[in-house]
Amino acid sequence: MYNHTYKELITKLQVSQEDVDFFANMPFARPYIDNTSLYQPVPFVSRHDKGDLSDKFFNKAINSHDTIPRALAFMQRPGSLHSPPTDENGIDLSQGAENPFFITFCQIESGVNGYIDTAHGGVLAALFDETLGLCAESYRVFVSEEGGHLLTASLQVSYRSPVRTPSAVIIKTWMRRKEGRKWFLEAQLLDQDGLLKAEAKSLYIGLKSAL
Ligand SMILES: CCCCCCCCCCCC(=O)SCCNC(=O)CCNC(=O)[C@H](O)C(C)(C)COP(=O)(O)OP(=O)(O)OC[C@H]1O[C@@H](n2cnc3c(N)ncnc32)[C@H](O)[C@@H]1OP(=O)(O)O
Repeated sequence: MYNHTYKELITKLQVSQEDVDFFANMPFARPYIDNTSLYQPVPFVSRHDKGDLSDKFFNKAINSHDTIPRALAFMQRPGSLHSPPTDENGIDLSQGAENPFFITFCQIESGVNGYIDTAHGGVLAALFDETLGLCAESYRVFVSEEGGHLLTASLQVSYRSPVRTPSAVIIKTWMRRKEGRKWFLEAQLLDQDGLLKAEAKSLYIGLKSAL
């Protein structure tokens, strides 16, 4: 699967200052980059080359000047919300589109087009799968502190409006609920003006044993 754990990677890898500076110039991203923000930048681990054959789609195929040249991820700072309401599995029920646990900004260029000046829906689905997966992994490692690996069992995407290229988008992801090995998450993708472009629901399943 991977030669490293998610915790090792997110601790060791660096957030690109160039990516921070790039999005800091955009009004819709600036509140999250502000030092007083409830969010902290974290490495988008799948964008990094780990010297093996993992994550090639995200760190190579769609990591170029004409595909997705910039991506910047944020996680809620631990303890940023005191005693949030939780369900019987300890899942923070205050999470949602207004309070997402994990956020990603992406600059999307014409190299991912389907129709003219429009991002291909499959690329958006891949972005949802990856960012929802990172949200689940981050929640697993930093909040619920469980071991194991999560795999996508299902992903349902609703496309609400075309995503134009080039453009910058925000993908908000959050935990909805957890039932044993089943992790249910949700996401929204919005443009710089806050218009909803696509939504997703996903199910990740914790493996019984490592691959
Ligand atoms: C280090 C850096 C990392 C950081 C990187 C993190 C980001 C990664 C994001 C990308 C991840 C991917 O794309 S992964 C690649 C795409 N996905 C895959 O290749 C997965 C292929 N599928 C599988 O391997 C398998 O089906 C699994 C592991 C998902 C589930 O198999 P299993 O473990 O045997 O589980 P199983 O007993 O069948 O089912 C357990 C429970 O889940 C339910 N269930 C199973 N599948 C489904 C389903 N599709 N839709 C609804 N429900 C389902 C069952 O009904 C059951 O419910 P109940 O009876 O218990 O109620």
